[in-house]
Amino acid sequence: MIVAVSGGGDSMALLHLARDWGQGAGVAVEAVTVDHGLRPEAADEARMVAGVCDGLGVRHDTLQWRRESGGGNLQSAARAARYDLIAAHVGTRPGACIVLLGHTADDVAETFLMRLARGSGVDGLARMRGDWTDRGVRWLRPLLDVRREALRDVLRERGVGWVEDPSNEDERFDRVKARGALEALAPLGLGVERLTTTAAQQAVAREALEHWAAEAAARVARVEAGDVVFDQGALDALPDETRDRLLAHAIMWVSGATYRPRHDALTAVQAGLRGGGRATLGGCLLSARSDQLRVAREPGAVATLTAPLGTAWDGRWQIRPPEGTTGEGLTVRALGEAGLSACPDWRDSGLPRTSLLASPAVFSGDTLIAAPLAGVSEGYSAELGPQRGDFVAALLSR
Ligand SMILES: Nc1ncnc2c1ncn2[C@@H]1O[C@H](COP(=O)(O)OP(=O)(O)OP(=O)(O)O)[C@@H](O)[C@H]1O
Repeated sequence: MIVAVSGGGDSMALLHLARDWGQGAGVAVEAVTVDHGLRPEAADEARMVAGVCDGLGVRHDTLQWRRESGGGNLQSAARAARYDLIAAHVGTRPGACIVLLGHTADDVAETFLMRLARGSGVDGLARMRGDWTDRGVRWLRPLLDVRREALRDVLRERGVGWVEDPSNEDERFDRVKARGALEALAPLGLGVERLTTTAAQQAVAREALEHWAAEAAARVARVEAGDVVFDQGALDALPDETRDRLLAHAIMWVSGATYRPRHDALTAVQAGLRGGGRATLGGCLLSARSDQLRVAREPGAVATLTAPLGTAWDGRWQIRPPEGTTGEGLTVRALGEAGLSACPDWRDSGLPRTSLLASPAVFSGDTLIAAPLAGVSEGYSAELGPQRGDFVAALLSR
């Protein structure tokens, strides 16, 4: 069992509590800190955690993050990298498969208020998960019912210090504003306990909605060459919530996006597609006919994606070369217009032209070698890898 320790009060307390529990239960407890290299003090903080672990007789590792690209949101890139680094580290530690995170009841309540301010529905208001599996690791948040201050008390009693993140006082951050708002709402009886109860109820509601959506998906959707194809009549007959959930899930499942498309964008696209036509959303091309709605990868979104044969293309396609060959030096790209013109029998596939344009194909330089979905297989096969999981099963967040 490995505790993810940032050096803040929550995870430092978790470290001590887990160590005590591990000693009693005979379970080896280790700790890990990610140094994101974003603040000059980060290295010192990691050393501080290492020193505390040393005193406790707990093995500690510091993992270094090197940012590869400069684009996007820095905080979410750092967070995703933290989960990646920790998961990869767990893989190197014999016997370890569980990571503990120090999120508290205060985090749940603050997140609830922040999401409320953004107009979130059931999913966004639901309490964060306490136990889930991702990247081959089981992640646990055992402190979701514990108050931050109670954890500080544990540390004070033991005479242990912790790092106070300076951003915790910075009013520009929504989390700090939410903390202030919670204090102001206390006279109304709207405190951390009440909000965590409501958030827990939303999590139960979300689970039920996911369950019914998965059941509906098995009836109204099928996967065809990586596209999700809905029976339009059956989709329209579903309650709005289930229909939107299925459509949003299809878009995320096909594109690999981690964020759900915005509700108003989803509504606008559906209104625009009534009666037929095409629209793009979230890296997907949605095409409607009277009897079906197809969610496919948008050709433009994958036009410049390249992967060496043998690695996943577009985060989900696995291309296998013919028996006895390695396919070395070959690359996988989207078939595209030029590639498709070299596939005379593509119509026999029964797939729309646009889906084939975005389908994986094997190239040697600019020469098309194989387009398994467009009728030029040459012994190559294209299969969906395990990355996204089964379309229906992936609807369930647990
Ligand atoms: N640099 C780090 N190294 C190791 N663990 C960390 C680090 N930062 C955060 N954690 C772990 O994540 C928990 C939550 O930290 P924090 O609230 O700062 O993260 P977040 O990014 O807001 O949350 P989330 O993990 O939900 O994205 C901490 O209690 C700790 O267990």
